[in-house]
Amino acid sequence: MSDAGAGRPEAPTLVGIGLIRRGGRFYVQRRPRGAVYAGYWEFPGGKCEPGEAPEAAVARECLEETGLAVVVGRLRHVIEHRYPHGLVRLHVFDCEPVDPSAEPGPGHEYRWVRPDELETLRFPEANEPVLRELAGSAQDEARPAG
Ligand SMILES: Nc1nc2c([nH]c(=O)n2[C@@H]2O[C@H](COP(=O)(O)OP(=O)(O)OP(=O)(O)O)[C@@H](O)[C@H]2O)c(=O)[nH]1
Repeated sequence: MSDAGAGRPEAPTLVGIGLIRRGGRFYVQRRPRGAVYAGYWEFPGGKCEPGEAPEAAVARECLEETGLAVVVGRLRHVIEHRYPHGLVRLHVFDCEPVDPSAEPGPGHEYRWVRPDELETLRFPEANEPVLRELAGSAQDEARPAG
């Protein structure tokens, strides 16, 4: 029997997302045709497998989707968001490529973008606080001290 409507809170789908940074730019890729939010830009990532920690999902998804092995760093955001397709909890981590000279594989259309360019691209709406913070920190870095 279904639990729908039984009053039990809906468990969010856990997602790990990687902000892969190289030389002041971030890796972004286009969501493939047929996927939810097809044509939107996104950071690499995906759903955690059962029992998998979000940082492990980030390392796995970055490698699967971009071909880049990454070191997963600081947890920058946890964002819970309801989409028409369900409730998600995004765990967004800073990441660095293990090999800074490695290029991503051919799986996706991708770009390396400056933080101030991020807000000009169309991302799924849950990404908004991440984009705002990255764009803001770029301005802080550009501003002279004092
Ligand atoms: N990868 C990724 N997913 C995001 C981002 N922002 C965001 O809201 N999401 C949401 O996180 C969820 C996980 O996305 P996904 O479809 O890439 O996960 P997956 O690769 O495991 O999917 P699959 O079931 O098609 O294999 C989706 O609901 C997606 O809309 C983002 O920047 N990157």
